Amino acid sequence: MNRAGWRIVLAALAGIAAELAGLALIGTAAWLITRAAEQPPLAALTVAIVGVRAFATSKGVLRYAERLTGHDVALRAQATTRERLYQALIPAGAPGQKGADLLSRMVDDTDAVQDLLVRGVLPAIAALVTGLAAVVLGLFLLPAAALVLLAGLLVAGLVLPAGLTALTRRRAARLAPARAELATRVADLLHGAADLAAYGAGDRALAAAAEADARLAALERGQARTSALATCLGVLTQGLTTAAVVLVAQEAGAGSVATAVLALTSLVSFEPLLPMIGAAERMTGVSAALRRLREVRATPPAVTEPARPAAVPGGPLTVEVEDLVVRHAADRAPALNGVSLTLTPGKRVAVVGPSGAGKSTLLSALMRLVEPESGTIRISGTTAGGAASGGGAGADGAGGAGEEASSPGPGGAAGRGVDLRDLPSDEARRIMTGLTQDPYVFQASFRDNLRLAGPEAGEEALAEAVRRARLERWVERTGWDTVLGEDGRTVSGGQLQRLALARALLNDPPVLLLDEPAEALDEETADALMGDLLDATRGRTTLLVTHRLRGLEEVDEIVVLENGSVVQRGTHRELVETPGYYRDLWRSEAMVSRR
Ligand SMILES: Nc1ncnc2c1ncn2[C@@H]1O[C@H](COP(=O)(O)OP(=O)(O)OP(=O)(O)O)[C@@H](O)[C@H]1O
Repeated sequence: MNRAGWRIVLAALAGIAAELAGLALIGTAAWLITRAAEQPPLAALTVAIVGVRAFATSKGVLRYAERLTGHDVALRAQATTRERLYQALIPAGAPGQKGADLLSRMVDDTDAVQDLLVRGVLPAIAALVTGLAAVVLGLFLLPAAALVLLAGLLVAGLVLPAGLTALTRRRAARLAPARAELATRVADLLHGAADLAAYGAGDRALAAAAEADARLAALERGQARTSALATCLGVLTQGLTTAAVVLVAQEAGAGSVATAVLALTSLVSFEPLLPMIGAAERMTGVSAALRRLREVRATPPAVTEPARPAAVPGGPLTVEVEDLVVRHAADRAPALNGVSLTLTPGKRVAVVGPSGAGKSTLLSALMRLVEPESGTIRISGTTAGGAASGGGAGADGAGGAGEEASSPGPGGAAGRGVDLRDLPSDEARRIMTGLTQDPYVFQASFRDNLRLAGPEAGEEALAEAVRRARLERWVERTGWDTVLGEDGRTVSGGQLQRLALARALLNDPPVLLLDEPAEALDEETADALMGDLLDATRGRTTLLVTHRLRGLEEVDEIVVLENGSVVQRGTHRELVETPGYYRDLWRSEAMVSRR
C-alpha cells in the first residue's frame, strides 16, 4: 500500500477508536451508576471508575487524532485532485468547458473530494464499526435486544440514507439546470451591464435573473425540507429503538444494570450514524462533482504529444507548410484546405483575407494548438539537432532565403528537417509564437504583465520592448508597477494590443507570429504601429496576419486566404496589379484614406 493508503487507514482507525471510546465510556458509566446504586463495596467499582476516566480522556485525544488525520488525508487528496486537474488543463487546447463552469469545477468540485473523505467514507467506517460493536455487546447481554438494535441501526443507517439519496437524485435533475440558469443570468448581468444599460434592457434582465433565483430557491427549499424530515426520522428511530430495547430488556427480566447498559449503548451507537443521513444528501452532489472532474481529466488534449520527441533543429529556421488541412469539428468544412507556404530565415510573409478565411487557424496550427487533419509543417535549420537559438532568426546573416539543412532528430526525417508533430508542443511554441488574437491582461503590474513573455528579461530588455511597441509614453504616465485592472479593463484596446506586441518582441522567438497586431487601433496609431512593427521585424522570420494592407509593400510575400484556401500570393506590387480580393481591398482602403 502506498503512503496515501496508509494515511487513510490511520485516519479510519483513529475515527473508529474515538467512536468506540465514546461507546465504552457510556457503557461503563451506565454500569457504574446503576451498580453504585446497589451500594456494593468500593473495590467492586474501582475498575469501572478507572475505565470511565480512561475512556473519557482517550475519547477526547482520539477525536483530536481523528480530526487531524482525517483532514490531513482529505486535504492531501484534494491537493492531488487539483494538481491532476491543472495537468489536464495545461496541455494546449483547454477542454470545452469554459469560464464560470470550469472555475466551479476547479473550486467547488475539488472541495467535494474533501467532503467525500471527511463527511462520507471515514465517518461511515467509524459508524459501521461502532454499530457492530454495540450489537455484539448486546448479543452478550441479551440477544433479543441486540436484534432490536440491529433493526433500528439498519433503518437509520441504510433505509433513511438510501431513501434520501433517491429523492435528492430525482430533485438534482431539476436543481442542476436551475443553478446553471441562475449562474448564466448573473454572468449576463455582470458582463453585459454596459450593453443592458445602453439599451435600457437592465430591468428585463434583472427580472429574468430574479425569476431564475426564485425557481432555484423553491427547489432548494423543497430539498431542505426533505433532508430535515429524514434527519427527524433518524432521531425518532434512535429514540424508538432505545425505548424498544428497554422494553425487551424489562420483558426478559434483564435487571437494572444490564438494562441501563443496553439502553445507553443503543442510544450512543446511533450518534455516529445520524450524520450519515445528511451526508447521504451531500454524497449525491459529491458523486456528480467527481463525475465532472473525471470529464475534465478525460478530455483528450487538442494535439497529440510525440512518443519519441525530435530535437529542434539548430540555427535560423525554415518553416514549410505543405497542403495543410485543418478542421475544427468533424461535421464542419475545413478551416484550412490545402494551404502551402514557406518561411525562410529572415523572410516576412503576410496572410490576409476576409473574416473567417482561416488566418488565425493557420497560426494555431503553427503554434501546435490544433491538430492538422492532413498535410505537414516542417521545421529545418542550418545545423542538426540542439535547441534553436532564440531571437532574430537571420539576424546573424546565416541561412539565407531558401537555405535548408538536414536536422535528423529521433522522429525527424533526415534531410527535410522535422515534422512539427514530432516536437513536444511547448517546444513548438518556443520556436514559433507571438501575438495572439485575444491577448489577455493579467491583474498584475505592467512589468509582470510584460515579463510573462520573458521572466529572465532585464530592465533594459523590458524598456527596449516597450519602446519598440511605442508604449513608453503610456508607461511613463502609469508607471511600471501600476497594477492593471481586473480583466485588463483599465487598459484601452490600443494599449492592450501594444502590450501584447511588446510581449512578442520581448519573447523574441526564432519565428515570430503576429495575429492582427493593429486590431482595435485608430487609423493613425495603426499606421504608426505597423510602421514600427515592420521596422522591428526587418530580417526576422515573421508571419503576420492582418486585415490592413498599408505597409505590406515591405513584406516579402503576401498570401491571400479565402475559405481556407490560398487564392492569391505574391508581392504587394504584383497583387495590386492582379484583379482579386487584394486589389479590391487595396482600392477601398485607398478611397477611405483619401476621404
Ligand atoms: N475553435 C474553433 N472551433 C470551431 N470552429 C472554429 C474554431 N476556430 C475557428 N473556427 C472556424 O474556422 C473558420 C476560420 O476561422 P479563423 O478564426 O481561422 O478565421 P480568420 O481568418 O482568422 O478570421 P478573423 O479575421 O475574423 O479572425 C471560421 O469559420 C471559424 O468559425
